[in-house]
Amino acid sequence: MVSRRRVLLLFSFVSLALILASLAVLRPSVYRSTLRSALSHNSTRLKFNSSRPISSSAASLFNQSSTAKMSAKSSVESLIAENHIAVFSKSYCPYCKKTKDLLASLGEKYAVVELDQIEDGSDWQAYLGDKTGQRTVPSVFINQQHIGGNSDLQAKHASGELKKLLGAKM
Ligand SMILES: N[C@@H](CCC(=O)N[C@@H](CS)C(=O)NCC(=O)O)C(=O)O
Repeated sequence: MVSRRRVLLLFSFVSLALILASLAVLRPSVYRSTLRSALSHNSTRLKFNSSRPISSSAASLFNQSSTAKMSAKSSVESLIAENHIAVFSKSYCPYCKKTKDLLASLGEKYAVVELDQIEDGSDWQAYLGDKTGQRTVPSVFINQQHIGGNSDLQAKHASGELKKLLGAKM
């Protein structure tokens, strides 16, 4: 009886000792690796470490902005696809006015979007910049071809090339 109790006691001690030993061995290594990664990715880890609300709201912000970009892309593309002439403009822009005046003086109908007057105009402009490499307005398309800005349009008018482009309705 006594010896069985001793064995049980010994077993408990050994188990306790094993648990304590594994805590002592494992914990520092967990801390060490956390510390290492915290040091190596300082700024990003700080964002993630400041927990879920930030990362989930960042994710939803990302989704919103990528949705806005997708819809800007499809709006820009359909305006270009559906119109012989498409002008992306800003209402206060003097170069845009020159472009619109020239097209009107040639008796041309054109589709125009004033990017400063629509809600997601900056997304449209960003998409146009990515698509064409031109980040300014006006941005002019004829027959789905990017012509450029006002100076490009005026140059094509002066050279006679614009008439050819306008004649070739697709
Ligand atoms: N050389 C260009 C000049 C165009 C330009 O400077 N546009 C200004 C507005 S008047 C612009 O886009 N600024 C930047 C912006 O509005 O984001 C052209 O002939 O089209």
